[in-house]
Amino acid sequence: MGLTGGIGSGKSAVSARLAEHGAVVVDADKLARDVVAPGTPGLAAVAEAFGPGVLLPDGGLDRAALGQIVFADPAARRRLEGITHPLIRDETARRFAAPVPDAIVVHDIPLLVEAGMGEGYDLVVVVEAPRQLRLERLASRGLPRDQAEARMATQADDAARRAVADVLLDNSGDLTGLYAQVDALWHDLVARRDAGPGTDAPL
Ligand SMILES: CC(C)(COP(=O)(O)OP(=O)(O)OC[C@H]1O[C@@H](n2cnc3c(N)ncnc32)[C@H](O)[C@@H]1O)[C@@H](O)C(=O)NCCC(=O)NCCS
Ligand SMILES: Nc1ncnc2c1ncn2[C@@H]1O[C@H](COP(=O)(O)OP(=O)(O)OP(=O)(O)O)[C@@H](O)[C@H]1O
Repeated sequence: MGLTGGIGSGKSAVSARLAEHGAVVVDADKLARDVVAPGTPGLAAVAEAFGPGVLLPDGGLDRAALGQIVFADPAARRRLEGITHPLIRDETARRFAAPVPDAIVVHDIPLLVEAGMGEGYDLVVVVEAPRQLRLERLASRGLPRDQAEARMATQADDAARRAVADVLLDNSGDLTGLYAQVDALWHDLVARRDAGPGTDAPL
């Protein structure tokens, strides 16, 4: 299953709840961090492309500095994605090559729609919340409004995400309301799995 949504929509909250139920979560944001961890070829390639200004004194990646650059400059963002996306794809394939019997695997991918990956999943789940609420939630997570808006401007809009969605989760209320929808989704995912391959169990 593919899970996506705009920045601050609540993907992490949804995938954490699904993981509590027993889903195997493949988190693209986490993989994106792992491929540029200290000592990796990914970090070396990013430093080569963007210069020493994107490194912290300890040699690790200065994510805030790199974020300021790439979300203000589409060419720089494409250059970064040109380095990280193939590494993320390879790392996903390496870690999740062996299928786990009966596992329900959730691919949490912020850029699923932007990358045209909607066709690659048996089911696409999109989590949505109003823009203003997302900005407020991101601010309380420490991401300034102007930076959150800059990221939103580079991402697909709600209409484009809805166009590929099989299931929409509404995160305009509290977490209890979100979890109730996720729990119902989990129930359906289990039913689909238990119906076996080839059967298109209704959701
Ligand atoms: C620019 C970086 C260093 C900023 O790091 P930071 O810790 O501030 O943000 P983090 O990685 O936690 O991402 C938070 C959110 O930003 C948004 N975002 C991240 N990268 C992108 C991007 N290339 N395009 C649009 N939105 C993005 C997503 O909604 C994501 O969930 C980092 O986002 C990055 O390396 N991005 C390139 C890799 C990538 O495309 N990741 C997205 C998942 S594949
Ligand atoms: N229903 C909710 N009520 C209150 N706060 C929420 C709710 N859903 C999510 N949040 C908070 O809003 C912030 C954004 O949510 P979350 O991190 O799950 O979004 P995300 O889609 O994973 O964002 P990103 O694109 O940055 O990875 C988090 O701090 C989260 O705790």
